[in-house]
Amino acid sequence: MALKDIYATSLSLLTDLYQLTMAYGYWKKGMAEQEAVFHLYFRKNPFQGGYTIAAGLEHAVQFLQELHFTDEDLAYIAGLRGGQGQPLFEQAFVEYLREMRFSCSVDAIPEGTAVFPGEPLVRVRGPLLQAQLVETPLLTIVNFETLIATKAARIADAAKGDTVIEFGMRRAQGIDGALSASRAAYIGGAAATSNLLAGQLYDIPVKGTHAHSWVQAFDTEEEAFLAYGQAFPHDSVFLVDTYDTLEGVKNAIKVAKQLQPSGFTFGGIRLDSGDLTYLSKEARKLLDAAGFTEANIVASNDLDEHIITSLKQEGAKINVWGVGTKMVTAYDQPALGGVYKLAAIRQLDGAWEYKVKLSEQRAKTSTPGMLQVRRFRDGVFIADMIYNELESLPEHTQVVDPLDSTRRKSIPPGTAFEDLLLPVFKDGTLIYDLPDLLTIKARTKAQLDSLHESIRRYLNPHSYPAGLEGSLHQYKLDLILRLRGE
Ligand SMILES: Nc1ncnc2c1ncn2[C@@H]1O[C@H](COP(=O)(O)OP(=O)(O)OP(=O)(O)O)[C@@H](O)[C@H]1O
Ligand SMILES: O=P(O)(O)OC[C@H]1O[C@H](OP(=O)(O)OP(=O)(O)O)[C@H](O)[C@@H]1O
Ligand SMILES: O=C(O)c1cccnc1
Repeated sequence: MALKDIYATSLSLLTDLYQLTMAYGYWKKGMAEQEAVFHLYFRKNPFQGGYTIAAGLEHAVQFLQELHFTDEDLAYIAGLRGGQGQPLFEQAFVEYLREMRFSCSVDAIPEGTAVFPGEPLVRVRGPLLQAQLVETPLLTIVNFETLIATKAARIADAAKGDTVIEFGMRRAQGIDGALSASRAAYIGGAAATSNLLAGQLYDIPVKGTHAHSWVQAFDTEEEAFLAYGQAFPHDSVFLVDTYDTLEGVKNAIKVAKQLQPSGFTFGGIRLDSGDLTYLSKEARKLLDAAGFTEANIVASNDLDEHIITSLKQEGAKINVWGVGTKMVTAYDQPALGGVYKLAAIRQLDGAWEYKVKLSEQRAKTSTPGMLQVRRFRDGVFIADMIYNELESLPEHTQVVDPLDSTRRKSIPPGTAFEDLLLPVFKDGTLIYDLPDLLTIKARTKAQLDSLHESIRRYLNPHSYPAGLEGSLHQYKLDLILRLRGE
């Protein structure tokens, strides 16, 4: 199997054992085909931020399309042993799995959409066994890609329109960690990646400079720049900090001037250590004085949104940002806590029974129903309302903060809105036209432009009003009280 096909192959065993033991249990109980609704959502924006950028849907779709158990998978499952060395599963169940094809209906929020705590990013409706089975892989895909897209959006926002290049592969969490991070980073706002395989697979522009080893391999820095400039006469960027940064800038200028008569165009320099504000200001002066006013100053070295913001405030003359480790590993928050919860089950008489998972922590109590998210806008986004599609909406639209029901927002009649979850699979058939990556990237940008800047700031961002539709809030409250016997 080529790595590039990883999501488009059978990954049915890419799940937790307990999904399969529950599947077996449902099958034995005759509940396998009972219709159920699950939601994938997170409870808190990452990075103590005010928003999250949804990503991962394309890989989730590829995964679901290929969901079937191969002969090899089934042989492995049949060989699993439980207590006293007995087969864990009956052969008849293995045969059931052999025939199983994904037949759920899936609705999801498109990649590149700004999303908020409690909102279902993905909704799966279909046979209980299948809808449960896909919990873990859907979370694996959506949690990581959403996390990285969000981190990249924050970093690109800090760069304020400057080019951001993702340099993270060497520090990524393994091979797919690198690949899917490159794609998510591009969605979030990186303009290019250094990762060639991501470039090939996802059609992301690839860019780069050279390493310190290039300079070390020559007797002098000047010879190194000259050789690189001769090999790449257009837009070469020289890494100037191998020995002495400002001497490096002078050597870069000297070589650029030397090569100019042969048609060389100077891309600029890269700074990778030291005080990036001071060095970039000095480098800019030297470059400008030599007439290279268009030469870029690229900076790298453990950058993130906070350092970039600080460098900009200090007046650094950097216009291209190479960001690796902290972007692709989501360094300050290594996981998005997305969860996947059962919200409704259809009874034999056809009626839906709503389900919640209770928790001592209010924030961890799930929301029942078949949920949709309605986003109201008045120029900028003003509120998101999570509502139950299976019930009719009251005339008066109210959004209730699920953590503090005294906080309510009334939406005036006639306010423009859109429903965010779109149909992706209908009874197992893909009906969604997957947008290309550029479209997704543009969506991220447009979404961020529609968020008030108080929601985008890094320190104590304003909390965007994303809550429950009034009658759903009341229903949930009543259900909780009933389950607690109050
Ligand atoms: N003017 C500045 N203001 C704020 N942060 C800066 C400034 N200049 C550099 N930084 C950041 O400070 C950190 C400096 O780290 P460190 O001391 O390890 O770098 P260095 O010693 O200059 O380089 P290296 O160890 O990589 O050779 C980096 O994250 C860098 O991006
Ligand atoms: O700092 P990041 O955001 O991860 O960006 C990628 C880093 O990778 C390269 O150097 P590497 O870290 O391999 O070596 P260095 O620290 O000696 O420069 C490059 O010079 C960047 O510093
Ligand atoms: O091209 C670069 O400059 C580069 C690529 C990967 C990591 N650091 C820098």
